[in-house]
Amino acid sequence: MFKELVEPFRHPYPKSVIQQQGDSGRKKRAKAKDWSGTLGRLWSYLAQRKAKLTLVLVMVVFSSALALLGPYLLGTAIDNYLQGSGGKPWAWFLLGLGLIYAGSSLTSWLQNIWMIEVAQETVYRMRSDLFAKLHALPISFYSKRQQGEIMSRVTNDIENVSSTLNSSAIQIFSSVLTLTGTIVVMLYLSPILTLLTFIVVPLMVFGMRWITRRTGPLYKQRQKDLGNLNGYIEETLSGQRMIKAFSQEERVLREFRARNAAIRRSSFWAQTISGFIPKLMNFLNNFSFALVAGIGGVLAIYGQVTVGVIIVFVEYARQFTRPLNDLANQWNTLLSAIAGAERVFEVMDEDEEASDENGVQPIDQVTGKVSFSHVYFSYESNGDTLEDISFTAEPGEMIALVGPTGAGKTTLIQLLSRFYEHGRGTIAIDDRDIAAIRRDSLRSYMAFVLQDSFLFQGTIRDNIAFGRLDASDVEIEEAARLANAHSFITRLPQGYDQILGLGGDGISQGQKQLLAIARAMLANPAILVLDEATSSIDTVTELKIQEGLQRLMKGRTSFVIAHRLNTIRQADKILVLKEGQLIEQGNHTTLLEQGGFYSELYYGHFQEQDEENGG
Ligand SMILES: Nc1ncnc2c1ncn2[C@@H]1O[C@H](COP(=O)(O)OP(=O)(O)OP(=O)(O)O)[C@@H](O)[C@H]1O
Repeated sequence: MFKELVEPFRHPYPKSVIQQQGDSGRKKRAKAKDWSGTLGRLWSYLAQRKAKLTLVLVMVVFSSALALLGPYLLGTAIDNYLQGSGGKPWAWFLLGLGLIYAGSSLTSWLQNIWMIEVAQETVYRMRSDLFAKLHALPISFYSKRQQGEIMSRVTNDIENVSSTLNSSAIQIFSSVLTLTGTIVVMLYLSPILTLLTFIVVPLMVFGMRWITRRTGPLYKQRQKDLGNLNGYIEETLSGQRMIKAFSQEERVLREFRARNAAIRRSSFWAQTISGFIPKLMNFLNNFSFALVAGIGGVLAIYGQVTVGVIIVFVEYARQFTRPLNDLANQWNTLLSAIAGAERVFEVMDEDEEASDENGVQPIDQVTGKVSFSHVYFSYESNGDTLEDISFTAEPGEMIALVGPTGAGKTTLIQLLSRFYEHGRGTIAIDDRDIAAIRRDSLRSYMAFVLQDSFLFQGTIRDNIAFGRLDASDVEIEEAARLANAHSFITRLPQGYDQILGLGGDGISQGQKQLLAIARAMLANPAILVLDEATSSIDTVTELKIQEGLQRLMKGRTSFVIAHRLNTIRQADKILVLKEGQLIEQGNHTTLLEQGGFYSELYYGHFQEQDEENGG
């Protein structure tokens, strides 16, 4: 039925957000097929805080330079001491070293807190853009995906980007800088010892590449598995009642275990293989350490280098491999964050609802005339779901849509509200082609009362006010009275301030429908779409609903997906759909006289209802 329809009474989010997104959404962006592309797009977010980022980079340069200076000073001090320069300079060296290490701590602290600010700002923007994008996407996007999987992109994937930006990104930059600086000073002090230190580098690079080539896809797989699991959890939590009702707990648990195991597998391999990196680095590190100490000692005996230089090299050898180690470690985190960012950008690259540009105007006044002229539509490329539909609904008329399941009743309504764009033919409201009317303007003249109208977590008052956000309390109450909802609301302990659980938990099915009617009443639309309830509701509530609906429909053009003969009989026009075609149209009497499909339906199905109702 209408499961996937979101009632588009008004934008529930500030226009500015939608507007912003609309503007940026129009810019053509490259698809994030490759990591460098993804990094480039991440950079476009980071670059919005250029000044802070520059400060961070300056601090990184300082702290890297100070990290280089420390060992150098130590080596010089040792050489001076061995040459017997006396005790006094030691105090100065100690003071100098103290200042250097204190400066190094201060600069890295500053670099950290500023980077956190930049990172948080970046993910704040990404999250906002993604959320706005999610609300600019067409209904078809949601019908193809699990909600939890989409949620996972907004939460997990963005969180991944956030934590990486917080720590890894700067660490990588700092490592590259320290590495370069170390190499330059090492070459300056002793090219031979530098060469010795370098012997392990090809092994490190080769080892790292071998490992990261394997971990990259594994991290990507892990993010995907995580999304799958989240999607499943979300689905099973919201479908709790159905699962219990059909005793499907075992099957759900089995499926969950399978998805959970998939994450365990991908995480296990990703972490096991990447966990090998520090071990390999450590081994190579110690190896280079031994080489420098051993061969350096021999060189010192022959007077080629001083003891101070060996000490500097031993320190640098550590300092040299540490950033390499860090790089290897952070690289994995970075890979996982890029995988996350890629999934976020994937959604951002989805096609939005076709843009409202090119002469599309809002509409001022709507009397409610609706006409379809030779309209065709198909969801996929395999055949038409609706074929050559033509009819006219005059303002204030009640149109009943009837036909077997899958005939296309819901689809027809979805085209009218432009949840989907039709193919050939013209749909017009007040003789204006809806393709030339701005979508939000068009939808503001329509309201929906669905079988399972969505109620948000919040007060009853807010849920009714969703029909018109600027409505006063008096107007809300008035709408509730007309909808026959007032009396049940006032019987609730908190009345209009009663908080409803997610999806309207806490009130009955019938009461939810009364609230949906009140909400539509408040929206005061010219065109109304009703999906008549098929589930049975107690007679008293049913009568209240019918009465509320009668009031709501008065003076508005109403499209009712009708299941009750009473409703169908009252209709000014009945549209009989079968396999996507409008095979008959007219009122109850004329259609019965025709003796076609409608009369078959009537005598085969509806007549029983008629007799039950004493008709
Ligand atoms: N999102 C979708 N993607 C692809 N096909 C769809 C989609 N929604 C509906 N269909 C198909 O389009 C056809 C018409 O569906 P529609 O929901 O309009 O029928 P309906 O008359 O409202 O049925 P019911 O009375 O059961 O709600 C069906 O064959 C259905 O399978």
